[in-house]
Amino acid sequence: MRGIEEPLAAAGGRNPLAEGTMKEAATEKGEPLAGESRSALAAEGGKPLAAGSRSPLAAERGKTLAAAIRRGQVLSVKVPASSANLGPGFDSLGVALNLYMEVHAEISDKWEVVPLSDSLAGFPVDEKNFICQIAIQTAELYKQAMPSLHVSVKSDIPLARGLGSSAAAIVAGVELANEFCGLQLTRYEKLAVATRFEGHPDNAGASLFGGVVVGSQTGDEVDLTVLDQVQFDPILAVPKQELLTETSRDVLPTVMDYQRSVQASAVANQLLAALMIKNWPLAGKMMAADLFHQPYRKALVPFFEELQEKAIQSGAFGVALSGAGPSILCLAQPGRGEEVAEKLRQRLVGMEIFSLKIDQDGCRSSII
Ligand SMILES: Nc1ncnc2c1ncn2[C@@H]1O[C@H](COP(=O)(O)OP(=O)(O)O)[C@@H](O)[C@H]1O
Ligand SMILES: N[C@@H](CCOP(=O)(O)O)C(=O)O
Repeated sequence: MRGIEEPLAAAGGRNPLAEGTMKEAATEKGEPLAGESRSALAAEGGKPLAAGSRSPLAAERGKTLAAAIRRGQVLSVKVPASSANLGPGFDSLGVALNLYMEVHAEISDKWEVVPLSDSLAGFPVDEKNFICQIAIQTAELYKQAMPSLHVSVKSDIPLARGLGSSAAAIVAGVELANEFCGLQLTRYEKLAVATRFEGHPDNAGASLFGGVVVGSQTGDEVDLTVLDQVQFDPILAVPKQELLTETSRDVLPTVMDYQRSVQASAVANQLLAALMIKNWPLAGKMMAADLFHQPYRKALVPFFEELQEKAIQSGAFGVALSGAGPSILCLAQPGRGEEVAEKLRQRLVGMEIFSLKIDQDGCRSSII
């Protein structure tokens, strides 16, 4: 997570204001962004494409909220957790998981946050709360005033464990601003804003769109592809101790040798290709061959190699740090996740093992 006090302009991502007024942003709704094929979109009639970028039209289908939410109406926002990187896809690959953060919010005379999960008990209960700050700053970005809200939050997502809790909170905050200020942002616009706060599009992309995603930032642009054809069963080994993403990014090098970068990129490409053609052994090999971050972060996660061995013995085809760690993501062939998780539970002590599914829908909101 990027510090929220940092100016947004300093971060990467597509600048929503640079593109024009709020009105223009709203009329752009449903338009493919740079890098996506308009002709493919037309040919598919707005359906999600089998391979390649998901059409914004399809992504937005089902949205029922028209304008800003009124006093007395309660907005419900449900955001999935995510696991980033999948090994070599550093700051780019992500997968949405069926663990959720749920926010209910309505207009109130003052900001008030009610934590409904024990893990959230220590956070500010007023507008200083991270989710509220994101909502306020998103509204400011679009030159709108965010109304004060009564917000209740519950979450199954372990905090600071590499499961994208900060990205889920950011996505929820952006959604609050979108709905209570009537911003009418497309999912791609929400991604650009969320990426500015988070600093990388992998977790936010997965939380917003669901599925397995490939995100990239090129200058001001944030592009995202949802890979519907990539399927696997994710198993997460979650230790008791926290590791802040910021701490885990501090151990990474600031520059990387050219040859090593070429190799690191090839490994990431090969992982995606292997996942797409279901070559599980090759996918597992590439997850372990990451050069971007795991070699530097292993020292922060001393149980990583032992767990890697036990997960493979238990039937997983691949193992990687989940996001910045310390949780470990183990991948099993579709349908084999529960069996692998059960074997891992017998072999490991002191860690919680979650047998999960890929969340295919991403963030959803409705008036309840
Ligand atoms: N629901 C939430 N409410 C307030 N702050 C949150 C919430 N979820 C996450 N955060 C903030 O994000 C931090 C964890 O972010 P980070 O270090 O990026 O780890 P991760 O995203 O892997 O869980 C928490 O310590 C907290 O400051
Ligand atoms: N690409 C980022 C992902 C951080 O994910 P998180 O779940 O640990 O916040 C990184 O590897 O730093």
